[in-house]
Amino acid sequence: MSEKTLNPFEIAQQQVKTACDKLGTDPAVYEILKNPKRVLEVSIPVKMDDGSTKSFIGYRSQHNDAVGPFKGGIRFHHDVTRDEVKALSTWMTFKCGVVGIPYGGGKGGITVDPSELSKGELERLSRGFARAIAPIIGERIDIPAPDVNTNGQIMAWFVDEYEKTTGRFEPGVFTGKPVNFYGSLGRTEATGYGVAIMARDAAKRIGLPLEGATVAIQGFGNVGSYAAKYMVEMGSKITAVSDSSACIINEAGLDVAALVEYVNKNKKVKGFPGAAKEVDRNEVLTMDVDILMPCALENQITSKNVNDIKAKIVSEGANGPTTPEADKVLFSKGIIVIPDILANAGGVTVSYFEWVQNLMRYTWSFDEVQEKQEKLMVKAFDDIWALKEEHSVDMRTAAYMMSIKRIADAMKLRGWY
Ligand SMILES: NC(=O)C1=CN([C@@H]2O[C@H](COP(=O)(O)OP(=O)(O)OC[C@H]3O[C@@H](n4cnc5c(N)ncnc54)[C@H](OP(=O)(O)O)[C@@H]3O)[C@@H](O)[C@H]2O)C=CC1
Ligand SMILES: O=C(O)CCC(=O)C(=O)O
Repeated sequence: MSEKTLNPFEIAQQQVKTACDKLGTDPAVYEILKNPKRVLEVSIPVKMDDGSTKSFIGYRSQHNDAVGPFKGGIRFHHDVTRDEVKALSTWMTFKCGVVGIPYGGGKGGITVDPSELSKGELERLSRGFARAIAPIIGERIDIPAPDVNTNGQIMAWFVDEYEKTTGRFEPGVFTGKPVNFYGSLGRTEATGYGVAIMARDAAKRIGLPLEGATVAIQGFGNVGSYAAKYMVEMGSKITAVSDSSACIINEAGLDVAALVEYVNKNKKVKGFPGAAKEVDRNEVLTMDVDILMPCALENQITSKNVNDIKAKIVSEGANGPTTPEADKVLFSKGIIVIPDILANAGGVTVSYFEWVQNLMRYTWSFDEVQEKQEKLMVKAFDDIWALKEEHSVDMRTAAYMMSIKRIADAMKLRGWY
């Protein structure tokens, strides 16, 4: 595949194929895993505030459910495509396999720029999407969650609309809900926390002290902002942060709490008074830092900029931020890439805990949740590190190898091949 297309679904297929070949799996395994089991495309008509009706296209892709119900977020973004959602659902299957939670992969999205909608329009769109996908989801079938530009409020609307549509009380059908509406303590922080602790463990392996280590973060939404918070708690300095407006820099370390407050109010990092300098948003990736955390979108580290990456560790908060061509270069330069399916698995891990709490009608404390998350992720990190050493492969290939084995075993036992 040429990097020219940068089609995330072709990239996901290539990653799965590489690991299947390395493991020497039965050809049936790749044959089953190369495509999602089902993709639903829906058109959602929404009454706009000006009285007109506009319809939006949405998708839910269900990749594989050999291990358990489909699981994965819903993205609201103007660049959402069918292939992007298919790729994201594929990555979810392997992510759940990496941390060993009893789910398969799913993902959804709507092609929309939510910043152009009023609150009422956003609610009507969210409810319309929940009605449209209701026939194929369920607490024990497919459990969506938040992703880019979706949040706890949207999950609450989804649950309410789903319950009205089906006539069933079923709060566990979505995760990432507000804590006072069947959500779990620790879910909001979970993905960023995981990205940070995976960077911590990689730093330990290569003898990089976290105290004073410099960090650049692309994307300052849910994942990027919590990754920043936890890196600061571990003694590191966040010297560069970007979003779609700009990249802000302060070599002495940005004040993360003040930046969070600023972004909550102004919706962007541009203009943050605590920055010493502002540059083009893409420069964040090539900063001279110890640790780089891409926490925005796919296809950010490519053959075009990979030779300029200076970080020693890349902890992938985003899904699919590195292309396979760039991966090869990073590996040859000895840069440790903690792959998305491990680094950002904290989100789905705590979604799993939320779902378990919903099914039990019981709640755990914040510390209990974080402790359980850390235990699962650290074990996955250690197992993948050992596999990477044994097979002399990068961490991504090792993570896929470990995960594919689990999924292939379940498919075999089910008699799918
Ligand atoms: N939320 C979760 O639990 C999980 C999320 N992920 C992945 O993490 C990534 C981020 O998700 P999340 O934090 O939830 O999403 P949010 O919507 O909360 O934040 C996305 C951030 O990315 C920024 N961004 C968008 N485009 C660019 C760009 N071209 N350059 C720099 N920054 C950009 C946005 O800036 P702006 O607002 O200016 O557009 C925003 O700061 C996604 O890849 C998602 O799939 C993975 C696992 C779980
Ligand atoms: O919390 C979840 O279920 C899924 C989160 C997600 O979409 C992801 O990990 O990419």
